[in-house]
Amino acid sequence: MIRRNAPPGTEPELVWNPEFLREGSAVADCLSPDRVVLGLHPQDVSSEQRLRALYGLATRRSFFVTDYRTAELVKQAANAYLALKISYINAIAELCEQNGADVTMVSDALGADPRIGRGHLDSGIGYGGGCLPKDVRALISVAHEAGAYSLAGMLQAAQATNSARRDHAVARAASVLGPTPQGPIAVLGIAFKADTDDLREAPIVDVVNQLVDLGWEVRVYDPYVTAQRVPSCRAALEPTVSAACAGAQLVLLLGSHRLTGVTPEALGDVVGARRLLTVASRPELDRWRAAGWECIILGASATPHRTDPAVAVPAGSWTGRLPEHQ
Ligand SMILES: NC(=O)c1ccc[n+]([C@@H]2O[C@H](COP(=O)([O-])OP(=O)(O)OC[C@H]3O[C@@H](n4cnc5c(N)ncnc54)[C@H](O)[C@@H]3O)[C@@H](O)[C@H]2O)c1
Ligand SMILES: O=c1ccn([C@@H]2O[C@H](COP(=O)(O)OP(=O)(O)O[C@H]3O[C@H](CO)[C@@H](O)[C@H](O)[C@H]3O)[C@@H](O)[C@H]2O)c(=O)[nH]1
Repeated sequence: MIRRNAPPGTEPELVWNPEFLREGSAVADCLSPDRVVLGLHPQDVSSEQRLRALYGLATRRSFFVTDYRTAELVKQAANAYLALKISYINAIAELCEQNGADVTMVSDALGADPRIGRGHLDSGIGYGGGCLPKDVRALISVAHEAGAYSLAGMLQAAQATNSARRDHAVARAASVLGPTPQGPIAVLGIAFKADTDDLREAPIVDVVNQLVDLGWEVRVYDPYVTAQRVPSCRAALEPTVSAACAGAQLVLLLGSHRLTGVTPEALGDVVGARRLLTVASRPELDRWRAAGWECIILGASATPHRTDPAVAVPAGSWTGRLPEHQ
């Protein structure tokens, strides 16, 4: 297709240059990539020099120059590895919830080992978005076609863990509220992660839909999603946190979304019950507890762990941000 559409007399060269940028930090990731991967045709001698010049990183960054197939596999393997890492910590979170260990402490201590690294070790309700789920599916399919069944099996296990997290969040909410739907549930943040309005394969949307199917009235607020209705979401979106939380019997804060300007104290005055279901990776829960909230945490021990002073959020400056996003 590229050849067909090229201006007459020119011979296009195809270079495979996967991107590793993340939504929410796309510009910084683009301008300062960890590595640049180029998949080239074996006879292509000039593209590498031109791309090195384009990136302006000829000597400062890792350049990996390879064939098309390997370049694409680097991209898929990177996203699949991130999905495996998230699923691994979520599987550990499942164990923590059973035996009383603290998954956040496990993440922090594991992540202090440079061979493991702290990135993508926040337990929660699983990965979503336009990239990780799709690339995991793609690699499973490629692995099956190639007969690489170990890889396919490993990734299928991660998929199963990932969807189980959503079901688990719904089950915990139902166990807190009892079987008969009564007052409304407020859900704060539904985009697939903080600092974006992207709802593609957003895990929290799935949780919302399951709760609606169980008969609960669910009210949603997201600081970035301003539409009143989102086709994939069976609950209406409210324009403010207060509107979503008015009379709520349970507040769900299942991602790392920023709720700047909101305090647990002020929110406590509008809800029907000061009850929060959240993920272990939010550092500011002491603040909620101090404001009289019962905090039910997916994957954490019932006893709150000692807060590291380096990550403690001083009273009055609560932003709902994770340290890595500050
Ligand atoms: N979103 C990210 O952060 C990110 C980061 C790195 C790489 N990528 C990769 O970039 C690619 C695009 O991602 P995105 O997030 O921009 O997705 P997107 O869905 O926002 O954009 C894809 C675009 O391609 C168009 N399109 C789809 N099928 C087409 C077809 N057959 N012919 C012509 N146009 C078609 C769609 O209409 C849409 O405009 C994906 O392969 C993704 O893995 C995305
Ligand atoms: O510790 C973590 C980190 C992330 N997530 C979730 O994982 C998903 C993906 O997060 P992230 O990787 O930050 O988002 P993306 O913007 O989708 O970026 C991924 O997908 C891009 C598109 O392929 C790649 O370029 C990036 O390198 C890769 O990180 C989101 O639902 C997050 O909430 C967790 O549950 N725990």
